[in-house]
Formats: sequence, C-alpha cells, structure tokens
Amino acid sequence: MTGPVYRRVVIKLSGEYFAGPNASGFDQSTIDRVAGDLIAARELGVEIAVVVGGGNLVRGVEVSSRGMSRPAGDTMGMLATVMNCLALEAAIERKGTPARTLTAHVMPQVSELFTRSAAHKYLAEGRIVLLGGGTGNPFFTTDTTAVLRAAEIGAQAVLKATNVDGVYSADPKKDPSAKRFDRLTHSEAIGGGYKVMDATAFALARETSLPIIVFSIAEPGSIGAILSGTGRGTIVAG
Ligand SMILES: Nc1ncnc2c1ncn2[C@@H]1O[C@H](COP(=O)(O)OP(=O)(O)OP(=O)(O)O)[C@@H](O)[C@H]1O
Ligand SMILES: O=c1ccn([C@@H]2O[C@H](COP(=O)(O)O)[C@@H](O)[C@H]2O)c(=O)[nH]1
Repeated sequence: MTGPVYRRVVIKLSGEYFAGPNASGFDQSTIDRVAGDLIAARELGVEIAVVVGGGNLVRGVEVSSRGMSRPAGDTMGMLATVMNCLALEAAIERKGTPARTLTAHVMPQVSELFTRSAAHKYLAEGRIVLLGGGTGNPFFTTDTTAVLRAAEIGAQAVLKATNVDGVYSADPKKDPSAKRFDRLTHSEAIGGGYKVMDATAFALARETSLPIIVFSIAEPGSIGAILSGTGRGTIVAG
C-alpha cells in the first residue's frame, strides 16, 4: 500500500447518498458506513474536511419551483446541509473519532461559525471537520462550497464522492453509451458542460489550481483508495 497522495483534502459527500435505498431522508446504516470510511481515510494520516450536500432533504431550485423565492429555498437547502453534518458528526463520534461541525451561518446553539483559523485548529488536532451551510449564500452549491473551502484552508485537492464513478461524456444514468474519462482539464470539464459538478465549481478550481477527483462513494473504502492513489475516478486538473 502506498502512502497518501495528499496531506489535507476537502471531501464533498453526496447528500443524496445519505438517503440510502430511500428517495429522501437519512439512512442510518449508510451514514454509519460513510463515517467508517472517513475514519479509515483519516487514519492514513490525511487531514480531512467534509462538505455534505443536501440532495437527500432540500434543493433550493426544487422548493422554489413550487412558489417560494429562490433565496428562501436556498436557505432551506443550506440548513439541510447542516442537518446532514450533525448526523455525520454523531456517527463519526459514536465510532470514537473526534469530529467538529463548523457552519457558514451564525447559529451558536448548534455549532461554531466557520473561520479558517478554527478549521486549521481542529484539523491539526486530528478531528474530522464538517463544513455545513454551504457558502452561506443563495445561488451557490455545495460543490462550489467544497472548492471554496479547499482554497481557503489550503487543501491540496477536492474529492467529490458521489453516486457515479467519474465524469462521463453524458449523464451515465440517462445515456448508457456515455464514455467515462480518466482525466480532464478544468477547461475541458467546463467546455464539455458535464453536469456532474456546476461550472462555478470547476471555474474556481481552475483559478485556484485545485485538482478535483470525481469517484463513487458506493464502493466501501473508496475514499481511502483514492487517497492512496489506487482508486477509480476521474481527475480534473490543470
Ligand atoms: N457528464 C456526467 N458525468 C457524470 N455524472 C453526471 C453527468 N451529468 C450528470 N451527471 C449526474 O450527476 C450526478 C452527481 O452530481 P450531483 O451533484 O447531482 O449529485 P450529488 O453528488 O449526489 O450531490 P448532492 O449532494 O446535491 O446530493 C450523478 O448522479 C449523475 O447522474
Ligand atoms: O452555498 C450554497 C450551498 C448550497 N445551497 C443550497 O443548498 C442546497 C443543497 O446543496 P446541493 O449542493 O444541491 O447538495 C442547494 O440546492 C442550494 O439550494 C446554497 O444556496 N448555497
């Protein structure tokens, strides 16, 4: 087994995956398994910050299409990501590893506000740091949040752990003939319009020279495998 490829990473976890076999909500056994994978990855000696999506609970665009304003819908989506962080934090700590949730909004009864110094401190203490509330602003996504926070805290890569095993020429769930890429540049990912991540996230990663690795979270141990350089995923880099 080779040593880890990175010293500090931000992992973007699919919120949708937290629903497990259900259409929405929390599936505890799925969350427990993901918590175990994160702990195993931490034990490789990598500092880990996690951004969790909200697709299992609320997506702003969907709720606003029913009449609510987009900023209000997006605020619900950001709060959904905080709930996912709390579920994951509890699962990680139940397994005996310290974790800490930091949020983009002031909510002192719930968690500490995200600051770079707090993130550095808890990562250096060996905690798994969970970043809730997205960027704190509507009209963004947690993919963009992951790249933003990675740039802010000096992470060396963004790992997008999702429900497909890489970037394809078209959505593989809709087009079985879609071709999978092993590697793309940021500009190719933006130019191709691949909807696995939003263009803002790819553009910020290009500007900050951050590699993004897109891989499947469904494979147990996949986070550790990616960190060891043996996993299967698409690398989007310079
Ligand atoms: N070109 C493409 N290559 C790979 N996946 C694609 C592509 N286009 C669309 N997709 C879809 O993108 C999805 C993953 O991105 P998305 O951000 O929607 O999900 P997620 O990681 O589950 O996020 P969330 O945290 O919001 O639930 C996959 O389910 C896949 O079907
Ligand atoms: O910076 C952000 C991040 C997220 N949101 C809202 O949250 C939901 C859930 O995030 P996903 O990335 O889709 O999983 C998103 O649909 C937005 O409504 C946000 O407003 N700002």
